[in-house]
Amino acid sequence: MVNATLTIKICGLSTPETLDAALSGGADMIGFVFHPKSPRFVTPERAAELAAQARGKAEIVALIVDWDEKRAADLVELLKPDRLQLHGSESPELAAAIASASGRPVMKALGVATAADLDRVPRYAAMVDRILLDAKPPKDAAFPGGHGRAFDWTLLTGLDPALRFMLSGGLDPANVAEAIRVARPAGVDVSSGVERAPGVKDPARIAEFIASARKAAAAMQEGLTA
Ligand SMILES: O=C(O)c1ccccc1N[C@@H]1O[C@H](COP(=O)(O)O)[C@@H](O)[C@H]1O
Repeated sequence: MVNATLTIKICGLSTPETLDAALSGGADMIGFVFHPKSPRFVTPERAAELAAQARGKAEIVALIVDWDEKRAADLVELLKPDRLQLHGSESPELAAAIASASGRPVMKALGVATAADLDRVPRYAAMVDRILLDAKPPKDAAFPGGHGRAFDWTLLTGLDPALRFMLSGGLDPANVAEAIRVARPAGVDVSSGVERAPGVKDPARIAEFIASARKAAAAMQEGLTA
């Protein structure tokens, strides 16, 4: 399910129509948000209904914020996601404990604003399956991601190529190609950039985002092999 060249995740889906747009566009991962303050929040029961549409076609990712192992394991029992995305201030040890208790690989999101924010990447990378590098939320934000803010992608150019990180934060159909060219991520993740209003996904923008990202990844691949 996960593309060898570039993994594309569409996050914050909450309707069958927009989930279908992500799946038919060829998304590798689809995300459900379980943070109640987010405009993309879905209940575990609603997510389980939607997940039936995606199972076997794309990885199902459950996005949680500062949950403990027990709560994460309970969600996994109900939803049976393929992966958990931890988007709070979970320590490397808690992230590893959640992976172990839930039996699911963990993608840990880390906020980036300056080069110093990358110092903690190796500690997390040693404990989880994937790292997601995202913009930091605004200071007074009610929820810690999904604000459509980008950060300086050139900060990532010195990262170990073996890290195979995912990139998010303010990506959209118009800038994703440039983000891929500059940061060379193994995957991209988008929420606000494929919406017409907070929490309202736009099927056409989802299709456009996936097509732009695939085209940019193919061009990069061609450049590497030419
Ligand atoms: O999307 C949300 O509402 C959300 C809520 C709480 C934590 C993370 C959230 N989304 C994640 O944030 C990044 C960036 O999103 P955007 O494209 O800038 O809107 C992405 O990884 C989402 O999965």
